[in-house]
Amino acid sequence: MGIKIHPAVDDGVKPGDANFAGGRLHCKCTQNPVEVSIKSNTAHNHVCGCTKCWKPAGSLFSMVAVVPRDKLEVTANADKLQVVDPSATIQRHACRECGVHMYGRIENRNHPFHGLDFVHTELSDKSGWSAPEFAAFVSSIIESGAPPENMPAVRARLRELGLEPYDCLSPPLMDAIAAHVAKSKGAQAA
Ligand SMILES: N[C@@H](CCC(=O)N[C@@H](CSCO)C(=O)NCC(=O)O)C(=O)O
Ligand SMILES: [Zn+2]
Ligand SMILES: [Zn+2]
Repeated sequence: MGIKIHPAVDDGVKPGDANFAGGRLHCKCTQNPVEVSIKSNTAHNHVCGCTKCWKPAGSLFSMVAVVPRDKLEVTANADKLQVVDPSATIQRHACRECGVHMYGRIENRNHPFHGLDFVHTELSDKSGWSAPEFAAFVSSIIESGAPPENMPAVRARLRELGLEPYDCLSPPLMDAIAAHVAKSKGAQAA
């Protein structure tokens, strides 16, 4: 059997819709699901191999994107949400019954990505959300138990899907983070 990356990409990456304007996400509870409403499309969608992002059962990677935090609202059953790890940079608000992460928020105002919330658009029954563009934190799947000797095959499959593998974020996002750090230190570009 081939390598399963994530159910949303295993049959090929589907293009997003440039005119898509948002939708609702639901957790997996059959009764009283948590609902998050988003009034924009997502950006920087990617598959992520880190141990912290929520992955569907049996999936090697999560799929995660960002939206402006002022475009996201919890519209049902907010009382079921709890922060998974209050010490993490990204405060992931998860349903305490089914465990699904509904959104991740950065409260540190000095963080380069402050103002953006992290979401998993597979929790929506609509199509048109932005498509994943790359694979982040690929080596981190080993921390969740993936055999190191399978990594060449995992990276080959990601490339076949058009998801260039990186062991951190993509170069443009890493550059944006570094530029933010340089600015905050008062460093000048040469
Ligand atoms: N090897 C670690 C890496 C965890 C990590 O740094 N994850 C990134 C990306 S998450 C979305 O792309 C991150 O920014 N984390 C901040 C946070 O989780 O609060 C591991 O696998 O755990
Ligand atoms: Zn739930
Ligand atoms: Zn992650």
